[in-house]
Amino acid sequence: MTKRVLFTGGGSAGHVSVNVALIPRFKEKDWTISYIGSHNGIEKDMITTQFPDVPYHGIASGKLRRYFSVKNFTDPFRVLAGVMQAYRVLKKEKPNVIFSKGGFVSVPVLLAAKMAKIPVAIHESDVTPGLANKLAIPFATKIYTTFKETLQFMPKDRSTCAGAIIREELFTGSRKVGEELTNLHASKPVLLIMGGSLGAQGINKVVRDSLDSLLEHFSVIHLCGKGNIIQTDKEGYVQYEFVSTELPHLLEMTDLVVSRAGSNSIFEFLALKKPMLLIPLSKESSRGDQILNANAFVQQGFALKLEEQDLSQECFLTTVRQLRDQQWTMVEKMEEAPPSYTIDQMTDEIALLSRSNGN
Ligand SMILES: CC(=O)N[C@H]1[C@@H](OP(=O)(O)OP(=O)(O)OC[C@H]2O[C@@H](n3ccc(=O)[nH]c3=O)[C@H](O)[C@@H]2O)O[C@H](CO)[C@@H](O)[C@@H]1O
Repeated sequence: MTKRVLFTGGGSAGHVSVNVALIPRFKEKDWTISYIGSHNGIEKDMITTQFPDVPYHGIASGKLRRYFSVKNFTDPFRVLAGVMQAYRVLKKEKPNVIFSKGGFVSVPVLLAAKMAKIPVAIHESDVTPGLANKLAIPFATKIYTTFKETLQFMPKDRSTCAGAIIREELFTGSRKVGEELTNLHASKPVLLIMGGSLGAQGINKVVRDSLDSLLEHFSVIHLCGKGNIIQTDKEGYVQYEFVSTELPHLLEMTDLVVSRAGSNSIFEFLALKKPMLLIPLSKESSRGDQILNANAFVQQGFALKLEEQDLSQECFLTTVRQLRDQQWTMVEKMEEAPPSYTIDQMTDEIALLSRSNGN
């Protein structure tokens, strides 16, 4: 009988990309795969377009806010509805094991998994666990982390540092295809700007304010987030809202990166040896996880960091210059970085957790 695995996770691409990395390997091994996400989140688009044959089940999910909102009173009911919907999906799909990448949609799924007695593996990408994963920890059979520093926040007997799980297609980029896509054939080095999967207004603004100076030294590829493209005919400047199959090719032609400090992105840049300037999401707009991610990378010599409140045009351009000067020292440090689990290792670990009698 074929084994069955169910994936969950969503809200932003960072909570989906590990699933996207693992699904193809489970397919190769002939597992039956299904997915639970929200009705309208980015995970729905990513999973249904990349894996049209994987059944996608949308459920209700409340957002776990740290601030006051009227929805804080109605969302617990949505979570409850989500638990019941997820339970019904689990009874239908009968997974032997569940893999959760976190995000608020995963909370009802994990509660339902506990009720249905299905083993669950969760993966935490950031230095400190997100709220959804914090709630999920008591229900997890096994917890995997990207950073080894994260283990201090996790139950010792059930947690392992696996490192970042990176989708294999990112290593298959072609500079030639990248040049054809972007129409950038100049001899200048390429600077890729990535504002996280949802874009970043602060980064978009400073990049555009600094564009003339940047274009003297670089060709610029700007992943600016949905609805953020501006009208311009500046030569050497290419904008995308969000890229999918193009990303490996754009990365292959990239020399340096300016980015938010979302965990998946920065580990992808590390794996591809792209020195980076990180501008983490500030403590005002998040729990500060990206600041910790960025600090860990600066400490290891993989990145420079600029905090959002210091993001003046002058400071930005000076730090980009420093990045260019330190490029090769950073690449050397990156070559010494400890390896992460391969996709095969992670897949085998999840398979080992699976119970034999899905019901
Ligand atoms: C605002 C917010 O909540 N950010 C969090 C979110 O970030 P976010 O969703 O931005 O997550 P990451 O930076 O971790 O991952 C983004 C993923 O999207 C991909 N990508 C990005 C742009 C693009 O055009 N195409 C594309 O495929 C990247 O290659 C990467 O795999 O999850 C991360 C991992 O838990 C956290 O560290 C971040 O703090």
